[in-house]
Amino acid sequence: MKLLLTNIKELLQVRENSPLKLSGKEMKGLPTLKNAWVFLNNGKIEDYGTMDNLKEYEGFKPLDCSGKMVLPAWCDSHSHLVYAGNREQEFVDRINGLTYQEIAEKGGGIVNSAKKLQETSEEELYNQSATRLEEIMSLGTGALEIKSGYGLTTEAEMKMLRVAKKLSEKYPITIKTTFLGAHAIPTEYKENKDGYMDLLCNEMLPKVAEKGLAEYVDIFCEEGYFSVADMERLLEEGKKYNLIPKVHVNQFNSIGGIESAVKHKALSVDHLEVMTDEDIDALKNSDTMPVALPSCSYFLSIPYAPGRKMIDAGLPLALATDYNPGSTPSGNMNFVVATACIKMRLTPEEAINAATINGAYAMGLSDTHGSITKGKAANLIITKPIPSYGYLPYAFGSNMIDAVIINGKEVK
Ligand SMILES: N=CN[C@@H](CCC(=O)O)C(=O)O
Ligand SMILES: [Zn+2]
Repeated sequence: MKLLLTNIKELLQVRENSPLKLSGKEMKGLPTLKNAWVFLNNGKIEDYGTMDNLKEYEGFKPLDCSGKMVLPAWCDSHSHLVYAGNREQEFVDRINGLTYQEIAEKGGGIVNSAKKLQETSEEELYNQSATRLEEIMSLGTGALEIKSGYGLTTEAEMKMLRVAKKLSEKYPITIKTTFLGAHAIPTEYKENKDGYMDLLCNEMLPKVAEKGLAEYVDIFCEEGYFSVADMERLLEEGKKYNLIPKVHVNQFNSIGGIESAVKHKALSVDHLEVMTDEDIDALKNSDTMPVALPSCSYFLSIPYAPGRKMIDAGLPLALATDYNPGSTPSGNMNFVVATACIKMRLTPEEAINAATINGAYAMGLSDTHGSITKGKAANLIITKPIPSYGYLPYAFGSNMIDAVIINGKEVK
């Protein structure tokens, strides 16, 4: 399939030689071409330029983009999109005064979702997840990470990962999978966390790895969940199976998880709502991408990751949704980008960089995704006619997306 997009008002994130990630001041730059065209062939970006240098092609479908912006599809590097049912009762409980932690202590939260998921057939889980995936693709997401972590038994964790794999086979979107068996301590192990750690290390990890169901390993390193020592044990064990760490840290407390994750060469550290100066220092000069999840802060009314401070300290930053039934029942990257500008004081350029090339880095995809670069995946968002790209986060409640192309296929 060949597509030729012409008369593009502004083509965003154009990088002849794409960097793997952008840090600090680099994030302020968003290279663009005005009055541009892009030619897509066989699922890839073949070429692009300005209209005064339009090349001659044959056998393509033309798409006139007059007045419209074109940018790389969003790269959402942190999601829990495969889950069963919802948790709207806990949403109401929080409105009535309970905290997220109090709900978890009463048997709600992650273990509540795990119970639902264990009782749901693989087919039904696939159908529910596919509906969510179709929605987020139409909202411009072209690459996605999906975690397990609502199974909490070997079989249910593997069921989640099989569903994620099947989604990646059935849909054009690129999906990366992460094993998050260490998401919460299951009720039957409440008094025996070490027993659950043994199960994770001795049974779950080897089976997930044997079936090739995950590339990354994650753990919720937080008071009341898993300690830094637990994390170190799991990551060491994961290393034996070439599982790369991407971890949940510093959501409610700073307990040393970042420093340890960096030592273990984590690809990303995610959440970061509570950051000390030492945490920021630990990330400097590392290859670990800090990932902020502003929709989670919005939904739980907790602090936002100090994105402004991190970028000003010279760090890179990625933005992701955290799409899940408990803390973020939304997979809308447009809202994430807008909220990062509004609440974290990122400029539109920084937010777009964080949600494209840096998001791609946080799932090991920045050589193929996240920028308009020859040879990269033909993953594009075509906006409605808008005055400037800053209008995207400015018009935060409106859907400004006209069309979405993923791996060369028009999905909206
Ligand atoms: N914080 C840990 N895990 C998820 C939420 C899980 C849930 O509440 O179901 C998150 O990233 O926000
Ligand atoms: Zn998460």
